[in-house]
Amino acid sequence: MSSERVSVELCKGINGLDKVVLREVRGSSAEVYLYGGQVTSWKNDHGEELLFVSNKAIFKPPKAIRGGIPICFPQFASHGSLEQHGFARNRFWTIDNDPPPFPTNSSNKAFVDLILRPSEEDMKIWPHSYEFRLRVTLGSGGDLMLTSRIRNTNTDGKSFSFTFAYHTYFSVSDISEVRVEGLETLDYLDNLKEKQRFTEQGDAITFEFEVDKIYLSTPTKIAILDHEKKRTFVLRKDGLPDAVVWNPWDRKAKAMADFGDDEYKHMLCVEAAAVEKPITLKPGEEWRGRQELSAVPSSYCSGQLDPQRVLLGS
Ligand SMILES: O=P(O)(O)OC[C@H]1O[C@H](O)[C@H](O)[C@@H](O)[C@@H]1O
Repeated sequence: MSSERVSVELCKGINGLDKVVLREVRGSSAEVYLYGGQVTSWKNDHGEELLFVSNKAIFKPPKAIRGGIPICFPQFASHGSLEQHGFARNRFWTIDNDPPPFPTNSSNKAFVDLILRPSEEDMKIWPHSYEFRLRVTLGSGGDLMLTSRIRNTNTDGKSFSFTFAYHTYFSVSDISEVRVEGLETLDYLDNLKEKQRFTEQGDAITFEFEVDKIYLSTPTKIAILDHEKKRTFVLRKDGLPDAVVWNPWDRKAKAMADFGDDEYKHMLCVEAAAVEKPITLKPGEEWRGRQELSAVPSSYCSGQLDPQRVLLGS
């Protein structure tokens, strides 16, 4: 699993939990816990952490790890009868040493393949047989790619439906200095207003209070601009039409046992998701959902170089 250019190492993380460390030759890295199949760290080639993980995160089942990139499956949030965000985020995944071939070329990249299959206990709460394969890849420029392949392996002829999200917690310098581009003028469901549907007005999205919105039919590219850090995260996605934006702000932060009171200032969740229209798979069918993250200097895509935006004074 390793070459002279990149490395992939299985080792022990917090509380002795297994984790896989991916390292790219220029120095960027990522960590994936088998618990939850969860990315908990993504560092650039200067060693700077790009994802947020709470100082109070509990690395212990059955609680999901607060931060990184939890996988919400087979249910996003409370959109169904299962526990919040489904169960994939608090199950132990295993390393898949012999995954079916991928169309994308991962040679010279650090990657790991994980797999989740239902246990007998899981079948009692969600009576479906499936194979969930997750590939986490660190690209040569330090980009982080997650590809999920979910296959219906039911032998009783039954289809199943699910909702899904890559619940990414981005690390930001100061939430009041952050804006999100790519979601303007879109429709969204507001989780803070009984999931009612509204249309986003105006320019890029900024943050002054609690936000919990599911943007619908979003573009494949979303940018998160951190002015203070002069850093822009670019999120590219495929197979995931929706995008959830969440910041708990002060009141909800205080109510969460595994989240510091002031930590809401330093994180923002932007989540590539399929929520409004659940994915349905017949036996033998497979779904793919992909998310690619990169972190670039802000001037690169902040919009400042876009003459239209300069004219509008934004
Ligand atoms: O506390 P958790 O179960 O991890 O959920 C954290 C958050 O996840 C999503 O972003 C939802 O839209 C929020 O409503 C929820 O509060």
